[in-house]
Amino acid sequence: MKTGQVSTLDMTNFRRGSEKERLSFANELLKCLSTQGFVKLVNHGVSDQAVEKAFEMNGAFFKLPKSIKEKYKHPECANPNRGWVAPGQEDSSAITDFEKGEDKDGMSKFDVKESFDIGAPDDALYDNMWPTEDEFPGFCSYMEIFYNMMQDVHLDILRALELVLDTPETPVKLIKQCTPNVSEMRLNSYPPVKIGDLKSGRYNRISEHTDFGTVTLLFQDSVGGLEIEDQSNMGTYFPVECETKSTLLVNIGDTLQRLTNDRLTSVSHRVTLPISKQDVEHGTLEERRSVVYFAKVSRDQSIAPLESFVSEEEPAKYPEMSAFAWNQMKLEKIYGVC
Ligand SMILES: O=C(O)CCC(=O)C(=O)O
Ligand SMILES: [Fe+2]
Repeated sequence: MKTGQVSTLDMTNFRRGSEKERLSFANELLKCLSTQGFVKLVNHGVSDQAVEKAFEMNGAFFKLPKSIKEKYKHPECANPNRGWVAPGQEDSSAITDFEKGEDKDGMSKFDVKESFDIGAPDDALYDNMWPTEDEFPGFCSYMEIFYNMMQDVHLDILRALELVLDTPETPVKLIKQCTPNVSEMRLNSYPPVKIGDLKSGRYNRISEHTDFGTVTLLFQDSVGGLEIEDQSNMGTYFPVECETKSTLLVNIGDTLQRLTNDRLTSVSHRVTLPISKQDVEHGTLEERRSVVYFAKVSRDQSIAPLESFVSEEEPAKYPEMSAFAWNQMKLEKIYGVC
């Protein structure tokens, strides 16, 4: 397997720097995202303690008795995309290469993963499904705070992108398109799994897929197994590990690919056997956790390519479509239609 690299950028200069420093960060960010589709950020504004607490909440939620988790179960179809997703309930292999026009019906893999999906605290369409305070004290209040911290990072990333993508004639109004906020946050827990099962090809922690939104912000623990598609050698994947739990991994989602008419492209990724275990035949792989923020454009906004990315030489590659319709299409592939 080829081992590629994802660059790390320090956000201090964007958050506190001069105009010149902000511009320099924004240019670097655009360069990394255009070439690799992924970048690691440090000093992004979410403290180590805040991230640690989100991981603690993740651990405690999935340890709740099944009878409690069942009360807040994600429906067996796309909407509302909220609550506890049981192992195997989501079929991420159904969207492998979906954005490249491929349809994988009938080739499902079992995702050895459980998740908990959370929407905006003030979302007008769907309510969150929080366990009661008796069942899990402090969970709802902390996760709402954490959700807002993640949105602040999302907005900073959009501010940086606007700074380098805007022209006076054709401003890129990404932040406006993301208001009101309908981003979704997800706690992922990958239970211990037999190494042989992962090697058999019938099971995965999460199959190859691209995310649907603008960007995805991801914190992962140190177990490993996350791999991304090498943009200079498509079809091959390389592992991405983070130096610390609070290093933030950012990747482009389908929506930004569409809005920028492929100036930025969403990159396929998966979670599988960590590279350190590739030569091991037997035994069990330890559990793994991640905390993910899927930043999204508001539901009624168009995700057709923006004016500034369309020209005679570069005609629009994607049709008119609302952010809601795109999101819905992918969710229905994963969960089924109600
Ligand atoms: O757990 C991870 O590291 C990746 C999760 C992921 O790709 C997703 O939930 O979309
Ligand atoms: Fe993903």
